[in-house]
Amino acid sequence: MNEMIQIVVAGPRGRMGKEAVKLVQETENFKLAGVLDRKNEGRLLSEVEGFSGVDVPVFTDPAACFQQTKPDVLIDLTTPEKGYIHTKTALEHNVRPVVGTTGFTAEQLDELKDLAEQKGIGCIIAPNFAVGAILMMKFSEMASKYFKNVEIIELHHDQKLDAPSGTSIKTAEMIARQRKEKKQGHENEKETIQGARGGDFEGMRIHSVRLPGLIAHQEVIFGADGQSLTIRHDSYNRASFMSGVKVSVETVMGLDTLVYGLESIID
Ligand SMILES: NC(=O)C1=CN([C@@H]2O[C@H](COP(=O)(O)OP(=O)(O)OC[C@H]3O[C@@H](n4cnc5c(N)ncnc54)[C@H](O)[C@@H]3O)[C@@H](O)[C@H]2O)C=CC1
Ligand SMILES: O=C(O)C1=N[C@H](C(=O)O)C[C@H](O)C1
Repeated sequence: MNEMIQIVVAGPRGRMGKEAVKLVQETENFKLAGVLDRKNEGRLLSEVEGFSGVDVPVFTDPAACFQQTKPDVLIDLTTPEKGYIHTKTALEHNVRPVVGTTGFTAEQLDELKDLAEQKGIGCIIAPNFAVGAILMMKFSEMASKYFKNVEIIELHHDQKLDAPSGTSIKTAEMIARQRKEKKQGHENEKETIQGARGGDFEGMRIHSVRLPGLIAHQEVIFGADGQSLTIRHDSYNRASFMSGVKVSVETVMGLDTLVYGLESIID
């Protein structure tokens, strides 16, 4: 029989956190040890609306949570600011983080990578857990060997805190592995409205759309003389991310370093 993996979910009342609690509850060898919430300290999650029967303690302080519940894995689905603190505190307590939270800076990612290495424990930070989105990034990296002009349009619901999305940054980073820095558009182009050409990543432009009704969508548009290639992925619900969360929890148990992005894991 497989060993039980004890898990803490941070952000259980959020759009993604709710799905993660459900995933843990429904997976045979996963066990919910506790949750990290912004409020409800000292209560049981079952006392919170929408979680009847989920009798695990709620904590607001990550150190206290990890000391008392001694989990194997933290799943973090919170905010850029808190997610970073939770991840760092988890590593300090030898808890393996699986982080979906986006919006960390490059410096924070480097610091967490160093800490994971120093502690010799696994950590997965995945800007996108949906298998289709990972394929979109991989296909984009492949296409960029042949197409050097590319613009990324990411579209999300209007409650999203970070822009551009973690997925679009990761996509641009993967494309940049195959493409020398190149300023796109006319050399004399001028924005008459600031931001019209989007964010600049090594000359690639990233455009962020925020609208109610959307969930998570991205188009990577490559252009060349007389042709274009569009690679698009759509998540229509948050359940689309959960198979990636499950694989990440299982995989992180066998890692001794930080992995950023699931592209190497799904190989
Ligand atoms: N990697 C992936 O595949 C995906 C990542 N995300 C990312 O996951 C994060 C959460 O997204 P959503 O669920 O849509 O946001 P949300 O706003 O619905 O949920 C965030 C939750 O974090 C909680 N929170 C805030 N401060 C906290 C604290 N100090 N301790 C514990 N919980 C705290 C809030 O109460 C809220 O319930 C975002 O960074 C988003 O970009 C979202 C979808 C997919
Ligand atoms: O906030 C979201 O919703 C999402 N965030 C992630 C990102 O920033 O890329 C992943 C997915 O796009 C949904």
